[in-house]
Amino acid sequence: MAPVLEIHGLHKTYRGLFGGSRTALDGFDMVVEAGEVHGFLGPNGSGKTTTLRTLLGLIKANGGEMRVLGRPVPDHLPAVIGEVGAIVESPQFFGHFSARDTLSLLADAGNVPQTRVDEVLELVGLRDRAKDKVKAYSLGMKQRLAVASALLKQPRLLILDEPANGLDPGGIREMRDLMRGLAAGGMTVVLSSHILNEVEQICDSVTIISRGRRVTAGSVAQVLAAHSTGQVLVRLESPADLATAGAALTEAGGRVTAHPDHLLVAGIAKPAEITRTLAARDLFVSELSPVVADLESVFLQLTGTAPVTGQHRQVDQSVVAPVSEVTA
Ligand SMILES: Nc1ncnc2c1ncn2[C@@H]1O[C@H](COP(=O)(O)OP(=O)(O)OP(=O)(O)O)[C@@H](O)[C@H]1O
Repeated sequence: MAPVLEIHGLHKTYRGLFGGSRTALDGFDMVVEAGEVHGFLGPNGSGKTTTLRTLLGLIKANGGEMRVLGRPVPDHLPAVIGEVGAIVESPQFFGHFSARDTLSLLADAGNVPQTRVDEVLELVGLRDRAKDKVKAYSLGMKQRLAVASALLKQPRLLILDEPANGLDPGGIREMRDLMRGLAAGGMTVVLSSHILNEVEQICDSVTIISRGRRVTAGSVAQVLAAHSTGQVLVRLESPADLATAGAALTEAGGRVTAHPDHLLVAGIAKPAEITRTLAARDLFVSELSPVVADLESVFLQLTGTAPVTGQHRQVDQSVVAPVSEVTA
């Protein structure tokens, strides 16, 4: 099956009013397969919103190719836009309309049956507040209404810029369940987010962008595996023996980093070899576990945005060159 979304070599330069220019996308690539929840991640100003706005025909690219549901866009956007639901910028609603009035109006405008209004209100958890005026809504409730409006036409592709923005922890979990449920029903979901542990739980695959270029992409498992250090964490029954254990493991070919209550060991392929080496010296292991990379550490490493003590990182100080590709 053809990918639901394909972007190749996308370029976008904003021209300033006074002659300057800023390159927001510098040959950006992205591929999203059908039925996935795909995380679109990048530091502030890296080009996520520019990509999504370009895709939806809101701004014009300077170069590159894009396909949505197999059709080249923006040329064929009118043919596919009916199957795409998107919230890219905070949508503005009439404050004195209720959520139901708002959705009802949008349903009429989009030839969507009115029965769908109650379905989406239920889905996003606004059923019991559907008659309240939007101006009395919290940020999270407005966000839910925005998602409801994007779901009205039962899109095949749902694009959400920061869907968890303003949601409370319960709301974030509900949004996660909603996304997973939608994907299980065959919808493809692309979401940009800065909440990386959330992305790790919710997404099948990710693209990370930095300074307008893709720095990695692939399934979450592939991206994490590609950046795992292969280290094993070792704790001993007697922490006083850590120095002796470190020396023994170094002698056995390991690269050992000592910490006050544990060792990190790389370069020894089989964990059983660590146990054997130590047991031969009457040193007994109380914990032996692989050090697994998380999405946050991979993101910070690939985008060069990990905080440095004593420095105030500026928004454009992320990495420039692509660092790695897990999949094309
Ligand atoms: N209308 C515009 N005119 C000039 N420059 C712009 C415009 N919109 C965005 N930019 C610049 O393009 C770059 C990419 O911005 P973009 O909004 O796509 O980033 P982002 O990844 O969505 O950031 P964030 O995570 O902060 O939302 C930034 O340097 C930004 O200043």
